[in-house]
Formats: sequence, C-alpha cells, structure tokens
Amino acid sequence: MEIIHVSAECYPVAKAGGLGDVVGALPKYQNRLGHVAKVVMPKYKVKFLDQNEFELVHESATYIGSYWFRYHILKEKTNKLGFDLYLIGIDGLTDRELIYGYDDDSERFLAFQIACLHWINQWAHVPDVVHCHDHHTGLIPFMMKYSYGLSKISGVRTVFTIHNGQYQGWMGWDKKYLLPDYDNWKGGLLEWNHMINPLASAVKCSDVVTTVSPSYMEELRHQANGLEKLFEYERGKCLGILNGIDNEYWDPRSDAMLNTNYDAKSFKLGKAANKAAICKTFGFNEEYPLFIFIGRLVGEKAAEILPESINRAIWEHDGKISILVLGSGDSNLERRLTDMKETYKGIYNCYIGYNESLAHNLYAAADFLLMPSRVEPCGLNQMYALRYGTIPMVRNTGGLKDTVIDIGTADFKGYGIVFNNPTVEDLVIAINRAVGWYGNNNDILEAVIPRIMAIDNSWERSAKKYIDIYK
Ligand SMILES: Nc1ncnc2c1ncn2[C@@H]1O[C@H](COP(=O)(O)OP(=O)(O)O[C@H]2O[C@H](CO)[C@@H](O)[C@H](O)[C@H]2O)[C@@H](O)[C@H]1O
Repeated sequence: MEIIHVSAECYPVAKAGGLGDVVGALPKYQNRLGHVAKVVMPKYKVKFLDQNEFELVHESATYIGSYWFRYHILKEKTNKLGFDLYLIGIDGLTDRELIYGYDDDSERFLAFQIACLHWINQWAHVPDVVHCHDHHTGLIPFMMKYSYGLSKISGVRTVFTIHNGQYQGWMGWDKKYLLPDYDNWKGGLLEWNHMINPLASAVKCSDVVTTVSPSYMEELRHQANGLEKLFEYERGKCLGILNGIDNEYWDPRSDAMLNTNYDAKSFKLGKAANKAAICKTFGFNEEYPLFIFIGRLVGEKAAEILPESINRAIWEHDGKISILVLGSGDSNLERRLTDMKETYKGIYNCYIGYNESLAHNLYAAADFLLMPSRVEPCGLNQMYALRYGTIPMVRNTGGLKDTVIDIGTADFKGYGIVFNNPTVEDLVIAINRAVGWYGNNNDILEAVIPRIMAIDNSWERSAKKYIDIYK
C-alpha cells in the first residue's frame, strides 16, 4: 500500500511538539511492515535543509485564490529517516524559521495543501491513502473530494488524525475564495459555527478519523472546543489508536545525547550519573528527589498551576526537593517561572525555550515527571519517562489514563502516580506521595524502575492498527 502522510511537523526536520515525533516515526514502522509510507511537509528554513542532500523532483505553479504561485518539491536523497521525505517550497510562504506563529499561517498552510494536492494530482498513478495530521492539513479531504481540478484523486481514501483538537485552524468566510474551485453545494462541509473550520471539515470529509488514544476519542464527545456534537454525530467513523514511541531513537542504552548510557540492569549507576550532571548544571542537591516538567507552557498542559504548586511543594518539604521546568509558551507564565529562580536558588530552576538534548538528559536524570495536563490526547513524555526509568505523575485524562497505572492499584502492578484534577492541591498531594516514596520506600522504587523500563510502548503494534484501518 502507498500511504502519503501530510503534516506541518516531522522530526528531525521540524518539531514543535508531539506531532513531529509521531510523523517522524510512524511511517518508518509502516515501511517495515512492507508498505510504502512517505511524508510530505512544508520546506521551512531549518538546519536539516543545509545538513542533508536533496534532489528537485517537481516544479510547477498553481493558484491560491486569484494569486498565482510557483512551488517546488525536494526529496531527501538517502532515505535516512526510514521513509521518503518530500519538502514543498513556496517562496515567501514556507521559507520561515518557525513552523507556526505568523499572521498569515492560514494562507501559508492553505497554499501548502493546495500545492501538495496539485502535485499528487499530476502523478501517473494514484496513492492508496492520504493520511493528514491536525488542522494544518484539514482542508485536504474536502479539496480532494470536491475541488473540480482534483478529480483524478477524488476517489483516494483519506484518514485524518487528531493530535490536538483544541486548535482548529478557524478562518473567516472571506478566505473561501482562496480554495480551488469546488462544488458550491458542498460548502457546508467546510463550516462550523459560521467559520471555515479545517478540523471540523476534515472530520466531516475524511473516510476515517482517528485520535491518538482511545480515551481522548471518548472525551471529544464531551469536550472538543465546540465540536462535541460533530464528534457525537460522526462517531461511526472515529476511533482512537494509541501512539507509540520510537524505541530506537528513545533508548537510554544508545541515546547519543545522554551524558551516561544505561539499561535496566545498570540504571542505578546510570541514572545517578545523569542526575549528578543535571544537578551540577542547575545547582541542585543530588540527594533530593528531582521532579521535572517538560512541555508547552499552555492551558492544556495545566502549566499555569506550576508556580503555585512549586511554591507549596517547596514549603511543605522544607526545600528538600529539586524541581526543573523545561518549556516555552505563555509569556506571562514564562516570566513568573523565570522570576522564581532567584527566590528558590538551589531548589528550583527553569529553562525557557526548546532544547531537544536537554529533554533527553532530563528524562534520564529525573526521579519523577510531572504531567498535570488538563487535556492530553496521548502524551509522549510519560512514555519517554517510563523508557528512561523515571516515574510519571499524571492527571487521569486522555492518553495518560491509557498508559499509566497508579502504584497503589492493581496488585502492586502499577508504576506511576495518578491524580484526578489539574489543580494545585492535587499536584501537591501527588508530589507528597512521591517524596514519601522516594524517602521511605527506595526498595519499591528500585523494583519498579527496571519494570517500567521494560514496558513496550513501541510503534510496532499501533503501526499495524493504522494499516488495518487503511485496508
Ligand atoms: N521545551 C522543550 N524542549 C525540548 N523538548 C520539548 C519541549 N517541549 C516539549 N518537548 C518535546 O515535545 C514532545 C511533546 O510531546 P507530547 O505528546 O507530550 O505533547 P504535544 O502537546 O506537543 O503533542 C500533541 O500531539 C502528541 C502526538 O500525537 C500527543 O501525544 C499529545 O497528547 C498532543 O497534545 C516530547 O517529545 C517532548 O520531549
């Protein structure tokens, strides 16, 4: 089967979060199952472009509204990612340093989607499946089915995966004229609540809609930033498939970014060495339990409860804990987290920004990972933490619910700390449990760590499930 993944992110080319991880791994595992999975994404101004070799495979021009634009397609030459990677370059629109955050993001991603389909429509053959990810590619299923100029691919099956249903790509109807001419009777399929809503349109027009965990699929029927009724109505074609992780890339035995590599046998020394290095860098006491938070500093991650929770936890434990935050997002929150560094020198620290290598070292060094998420479609951090022998502390929601079992349940088969509300109270109580565990029950911790490191959350199983739905 030939599968075309279309996405705004793909690690290691360009990543802002978990979407990049998934699109950088899933196609590789699908290829190993004997299929031909390819990735098409915008050509941003990123280091990956300069550090790798590409060949020009296509050049053409088409319209966005009445504006005629040229585009070109580069293919990475060596297949080093385990799949064919195609970058669509549109001068003035895709060639930016950041993936998102520009005033003309709607036009940028719309032009990317139009160019992508314009290209595929010119192939001598048609692919079996076009698999779109998140709202940046959400207008593709509609355009494939109803744009007059794309009739050659109108019968190709489409799958749409929701990694984050909070962002929907809303745009006003004034932008309707930017889409290639389509059957006007079908215009309602673009709309939700008087706006063009790419995510809603993809849910309506795709053959199958997936979310990245079964629990999140359930939750969307009750909480979907305005689309609850749509998910209820379309439930027949929606299903949740839990994300996997790339076990080869996220492997403490061979991870080249780590200070010290280790496995389930040498974890005690290995994690201690990594912890010592991080404690030295951030000025912490190695004796105390190290808590980390990694992620976007936004409401979905309940990041705004961090400052008060950190305050409270530090006071309750008399400063005998270490807490490190790695993330970026809301600028007020960034400032608050930065200001607190001075007050809690040696106890709390933060790194505001994106740092892939630091993230790897933190998963390896920490004792506990904090994930109080308000909404978590799947969550990869908790799975990386498990793989690196770090105990996840998660709110009971979405994919976190599907991947972490509380240590206090299920005949001691659990391995994490689970709490119910994204509140300061619940997070501090969870931290109290963790500190108690760390101080008094070190034997239990030592028994749990090799067990969590052996949990298989790899992509193999989920990659097969996607193939089944394509079939
Ligand atoms: N400042 C920083 N520096 C370095 N690395 C950082 C970082 N901030 C985040 N990361 C990394 O980005 C990834 C975050 O992935 P998540 O899946 O936890 O969240 P995200 O909300 O981005 O993804 C969305 O899509 C994914 C994929 O489907 C879902 O799992 C998730 O629930 C959904 O919200 C991890 O690899 C993490 O290490």
